[in-house]
Amino acid sequence: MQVENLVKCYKKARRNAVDGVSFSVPAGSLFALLGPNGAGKTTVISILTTTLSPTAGRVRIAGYDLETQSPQIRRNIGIVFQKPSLDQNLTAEENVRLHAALYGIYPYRPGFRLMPAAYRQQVEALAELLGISESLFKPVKTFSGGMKRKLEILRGLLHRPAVLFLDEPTTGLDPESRHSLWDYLRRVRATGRTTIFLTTHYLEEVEEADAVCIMSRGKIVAAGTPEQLKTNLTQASLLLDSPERARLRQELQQLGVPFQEGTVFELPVAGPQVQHLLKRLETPLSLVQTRTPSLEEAYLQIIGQHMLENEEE
Ligand SMILES: Nc1ncnc2c1ncn2[C@@H]1O[C@H](COP(=O)(O)OP(=O)(O)OP(=O)(O)O)[C@@H](O)[C@H]1O
Repeated sequence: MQVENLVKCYKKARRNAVDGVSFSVPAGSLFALLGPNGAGKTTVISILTTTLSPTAGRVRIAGYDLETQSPQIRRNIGIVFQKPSLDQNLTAEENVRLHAALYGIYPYRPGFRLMPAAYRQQVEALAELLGISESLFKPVKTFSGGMKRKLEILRGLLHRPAVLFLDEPTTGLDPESRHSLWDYLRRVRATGRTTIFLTTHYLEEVEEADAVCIMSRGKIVAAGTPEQLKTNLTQASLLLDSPERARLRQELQQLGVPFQEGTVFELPVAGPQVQHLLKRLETPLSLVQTRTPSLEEAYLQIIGQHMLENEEE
């Protein structure tokens, strides 16, 4: 997927909701779009899934051009949006069957057993993959939030899309359901070589993404692997403490090592420098801990900086 200079200006809006966004997503990868409320994530995903037309820019998905080949793109993508769209009174399988018929994937038959073998096999395999086999013939209204989300993902995968779009797929799920949904998404990706494009507010979820783009006010303010974002934008540090704090403070000052003193001493020291420093310190220590910043800290730093710059403008 390639996105070049994407712009969206809503009618009567003062500024562009999406303001010149470019990125590319290699086939089979897990790509996460992050950003605070109103950053433009839903607008981007709506354009990529052909439900909203862009003001400007070029987009290619699964080899097709968005401007001239949107029907082909629609056939090659699966979408799971924030708002659930399942019929509560039907069983899980009936929901899937109706969807399959509606989108012309399989002809409709009034019973699972009457459906083509290919449909039955595919639904059973996907239900297995997503861990909802046992509930396939139960009414959706008896499902938990996590199971409903999995069913929507199953439905979105039925036509074997090249790209699966997930708009905040874990919002409203408890930590356990979120965790299990991620396990299943990983399996989906490994089994079908499906590209997964998702938006989320949960930073800890994207640590394993192949690439992350952070948006703020319609622009991409940082991009890279989670590792790159962390190392480029935040620094690992060393935490120290001592029963003799005054002595430690004095010793660090004498050695010329910068530090911040709070509940513990925090020093911008990492890697081989840690041992080097520890060897030189004579003050007895009660705490020695290295700290690697999380992606969440990197994110908050990036967003905070961007907001500040905008206020200055
Ligand atoms: N239909 C619309 N008409 C006018 N402005 C809109 C419309 N939809 C969104 N916007 C504006 O566009 C900007 C981006 O909104 P968008 O919903 O894409 O952000 P988001 O990153 O998805 O936010 P959230 O995390 O809250 O879902 C916001 O300033 C929003 O107010």
